[in-house]
Amino acid sequence: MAACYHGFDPAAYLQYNYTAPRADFKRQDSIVPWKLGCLHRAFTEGDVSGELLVDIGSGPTLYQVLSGCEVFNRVILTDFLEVNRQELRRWLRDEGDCGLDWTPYLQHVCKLEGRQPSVWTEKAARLRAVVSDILPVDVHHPQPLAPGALSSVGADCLVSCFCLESVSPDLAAFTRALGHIQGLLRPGGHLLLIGALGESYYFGGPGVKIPVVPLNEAEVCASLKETGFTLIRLEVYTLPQDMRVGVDDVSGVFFVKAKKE
Ligand SMILES: Nc1ncnc2c1ncn2[C@@H]1O[C@@H](CSCCNC[C@@H]2Cc3ccc([N+](=O)[O-])cc3CN2)[C@@H](O)[C@H]1O
Repeated sequence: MAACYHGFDPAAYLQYNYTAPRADFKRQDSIVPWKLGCLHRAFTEGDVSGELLVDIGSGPTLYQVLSGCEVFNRVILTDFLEVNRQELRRWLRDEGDCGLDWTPYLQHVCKLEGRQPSVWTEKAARLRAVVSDILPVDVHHPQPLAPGALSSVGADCLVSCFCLESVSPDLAAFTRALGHIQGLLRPGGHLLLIGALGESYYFGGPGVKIPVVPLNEAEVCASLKETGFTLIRLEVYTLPQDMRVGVDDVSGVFFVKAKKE
């Protein structure tokens, strides 16, 4: 699978998935507002707490930690590819020339929090303040992060979006990878997992077709149970026709909130 990612193009990937129509903040049925709503509820309903949030397979995106950065004082971003880690560093160092303008995302999450969208600069500053590391990760390794990256206690919360199914050749590999990241979490810690349903491929750049293991809800729930998670909530988004834009064959998106037993 690693070879599939040689041509991954962060800028193209961001354009494919994180601009309209998939990221249209004026549309109730757009995918990104749905994802941000799921994450906001999950992080703020009172049971998620602690010091350290780790994002597994961040890719070149930041949306997945825009709510969590208000709850945790330390956030670690991770990805397999240096090109993605560079993209994240560029935004976090405010160096400009980023693949995407995250302002609408920051404004939308401020609105979800009952704040004026104009304070998005405060949220940006908060995120830049709490992200302590951007680390390499390999979910196929029993220890996905380098030794010593986390304390022996583990993370208080994990978030992972569209990663595991996109790097696993089959369901067994997906389940093993889920077990590997489960080991990064302290007992009682939470997992917030977003992923694709029914997806067999996606384009990670022009002509860069990457295989994905197609999942259904039952398989996701079975893998969570098999790897020592208790499911708290599963939400599913079914893509309207005009969200199927030719960059993948995804039919739905799942959101899982689960707890390590
Ligand atoms: N061994 C590894 N361990 C960890 N991460 C690894 C490994 N190998 C590659 N990676 C890392 O994993 C990758 C994460 S990006 C994966 C993209 N997933 C599919 C794509 C995403 C997407 C987005 C939005 C919507 N939607 O409907 O709005 C649908 C879809 C469905 N298509 C990439 O960052 C790579 O760098």
